[in-house]
Amino acid sequence: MTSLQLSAKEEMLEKFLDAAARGDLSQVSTLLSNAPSLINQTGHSGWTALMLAARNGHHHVAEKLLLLGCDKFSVNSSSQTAYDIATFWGHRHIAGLLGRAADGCGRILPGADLHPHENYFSRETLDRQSGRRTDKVWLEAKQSDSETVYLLFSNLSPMVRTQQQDGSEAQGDMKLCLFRFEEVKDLLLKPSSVTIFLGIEKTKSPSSSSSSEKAESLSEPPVWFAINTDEDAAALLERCREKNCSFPRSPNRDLLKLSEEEAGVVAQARSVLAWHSRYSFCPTCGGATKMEEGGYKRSCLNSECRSLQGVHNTCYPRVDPVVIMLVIHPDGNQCLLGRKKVFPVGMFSCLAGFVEPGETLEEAVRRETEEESGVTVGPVQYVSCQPWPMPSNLMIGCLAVAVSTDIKVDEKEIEEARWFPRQQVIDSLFRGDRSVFVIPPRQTIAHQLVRHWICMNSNL
Ligand SMILES: NC(=O)C1=CN([C@@H]2O[C@H](COP(=O)(O)OP(=O)(O)OC[C@H]3O[C@@H](n4cnc5c(N)ncnc54)[C@H](O)[C@@H]3O)[C@@H](O)[C@H]2O)C=CC1
Ligand SMILES: [Mg+2]
Ligand SMILES: [Mg+2]
Ligand SMILES: [Mg+2]
Ligand SMILES: [Zn+2]
Repeated sequence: MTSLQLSAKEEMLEKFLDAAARGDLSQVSTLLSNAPSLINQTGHSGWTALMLAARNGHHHVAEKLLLLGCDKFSVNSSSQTAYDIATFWGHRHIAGLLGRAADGCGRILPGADLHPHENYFSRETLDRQSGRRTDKVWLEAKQSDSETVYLLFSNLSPMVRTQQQDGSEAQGDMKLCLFRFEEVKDLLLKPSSVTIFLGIEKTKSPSSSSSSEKAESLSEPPVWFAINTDEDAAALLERCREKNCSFPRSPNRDLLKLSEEEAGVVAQARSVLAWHSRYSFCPTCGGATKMEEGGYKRSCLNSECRSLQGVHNTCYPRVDPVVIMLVIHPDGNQCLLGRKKVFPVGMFSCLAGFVEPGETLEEAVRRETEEESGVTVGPVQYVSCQPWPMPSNLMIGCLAVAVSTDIKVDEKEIEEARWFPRQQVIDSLFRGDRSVFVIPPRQTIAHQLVRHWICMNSNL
């Protein structure tokens, strides 16, 4: 492609985005009929036409873009969807349009917020195909298929390559190293390796399908597996043809640099691999176990073991539910955030805690808030959840309303907890002001809960 062609394309994109921002429906429609691929493209700001229409309150443009199948879930560099933007700027009619489920679910679940909140670690790019896990013949054939994709984990860290050499922390700076069967087949045979089936790549919805595309879609998309091995890490890195590869040492920080798609795959793979590394022996009798069902089951080898009678939850990968809550002051204008000693300087986050056996989510929110801050909580509302693969938590995000306001922290866990006025939260969240406090990164559900609260009531 010549630079002239490139600049003509760029010019058309600028025109298209500008038309969406101005609400010029006829120009948006004309440009799209000439170049349908413009629909999901972003300009220098990382904003799509839908985001610009949402920002400026152009309902008719947003409606047209949705009708033509644009992706309403894409996010800008601040992780905002068009829905977030419409909500933040107070364009409720557009937020309503974007939040509406296409199949009329709104009638069946009136009052429910049907806009799916997407958190980091939660994008599903693979179809897990759980039915295939018991098909040993299919799994074995797929393991040696030349199209199959392998992720390589050492000590539960995936091999990644870093794009930037300046130690940048930005999301997308890290990419997973992908391997083929030929490059890892020796590892598959090692008794100490654990190989799990992750799923099949999801096919993109066939909007414009030419006959060649149709033929292509008939063959099955690539299957993904993940291997955890205790082979020497330096030797493993030599297998990769890419430069700047490593196994990140600090998952809590480093795994936040992946793209949304790759983070979703890592959340699944790391949690299951961590379960295998922690549950090598049968929790019921202490006997040896064997892996089954593509890595989604471990069965006891002791034929007398009680875990073989009926269904035992010890045989399946575990998930630990954690409630995480943004507690709102009874005046509606302050929220409760706390800090642990281990947090980076100045950082305050939502309170959180493991759900205990025999406890509802609402009770866990009330108990953990009261234990950690001394504040009593009344109503609790679920917002969204986030898999947190360190090693296998499910963070259940809630808003809660306080009915008492005096703070008395549990010093064993929390160093300090405070009520933060809405304006201070806005300054930290949107203006990057670190003078009062630092909010956790946007990949955390804590950040998203705070953002949700601010956007919920804003009419700026
Ligand atoms: N994604 C996010 O935005 C955030 C994630 N988190 C995660 O939530 C998790 C729980 O939060 P905490 O305040 O630490 O919980 P917490 O307030 O319940 O206290 C943790 C203590 O609970 C006990 N405990 C009970 N059940 C446990 C289990 N299944 N696994 C481990 N320890 C258990 C342990 O003694 C542990 O030290 C942490 O692992 C943290 O990584 C916490 C805050 C923000
Ligand atoms: Mg806690
Ligand atoms: Mg607890
Ligand atoms: Mg606690
Ligand atoms: Zn057993």
